[in-house]
Amino acid sequence: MLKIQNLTKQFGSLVAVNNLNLSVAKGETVVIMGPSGCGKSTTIRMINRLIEPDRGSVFVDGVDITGLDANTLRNMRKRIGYVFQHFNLINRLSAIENVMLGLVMGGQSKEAAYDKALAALAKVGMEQFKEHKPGQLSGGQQQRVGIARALAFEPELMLWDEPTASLDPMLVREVLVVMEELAKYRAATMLVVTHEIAFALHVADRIVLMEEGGIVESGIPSQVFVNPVSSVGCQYKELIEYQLNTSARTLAGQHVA
Ligand SMILES: Nc1ncnc2c1ncn2[C@@H]1O[C@H](COP(=O)(O)OP(=O)(O)OP(=O)(O)O)[C@@H](O)[C@H]1O
Repeated sequence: MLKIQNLTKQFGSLVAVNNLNLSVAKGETVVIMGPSGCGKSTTIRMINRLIEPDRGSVFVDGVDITGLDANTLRNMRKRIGYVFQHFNLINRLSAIENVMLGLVMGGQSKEAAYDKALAALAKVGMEQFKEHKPGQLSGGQQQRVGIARALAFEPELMLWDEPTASLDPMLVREVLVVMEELAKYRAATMLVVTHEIAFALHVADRIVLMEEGGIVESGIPSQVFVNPVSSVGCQYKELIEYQLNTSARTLAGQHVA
């Protein structure tokens, strides 16, 4: 479904992404993790050319999107859903109007767009809030509208760029539950950048660890987090062990020094 070859991006003298290669099979959920600044967002943004790569190719279903003209790219982007960290909803529009907007701009009738938008809002449990403006919704609800906006196009590939990073911790779960459902039913091929370790452990088919613009490790969660081979993988393993130990000690009623 997705094949990235030798993808490279430099900002001035900083090489943000360096000769990156990655393949994602149809229906697979791949989670990209790594320390802040290692190039995760730059990678995911190059996949639909929100950032233009300096070098390399991005094949979506065999078509190299780096070579496409603006019109063909626009059509290809309809097959790629993108969920941002910041929801980017339009405040003066209702939830359903936000979801409909891209469909109508893409040439669909208002009636068809309304039906698709309503179905997409239902998938994320937000149909009863369809007339609410973003300002009347919690962050988690706004992000679910953002997910519905991507789902309305029935994308074959969904890119998630830290979708829970702007959310209050209490609201993260509701978004992760929606993502987990989508992954479970293999509704789309999913490439997810996130710092949510529990989600990665539980939902990812494969975890890709990045450091300094490159992939340092890739494998199923139990392999990467239990028997890591990279220093980044070892750091995640230690973090998971620390969290488990701290939780266990706290539950056992011991004071955590
Ligand atoms: N437009 C830009 N101009 C200059 N430098 C940039 C730009 N975008 C990203 N960078 C730099 O490129 C590197 C990779 O950034 P990127 O956002 O891809 O990292 P990340 O792994 O997603 O980090 P985080 O987890 O903190 O979001 C960082 O050093 C960042 O400062």
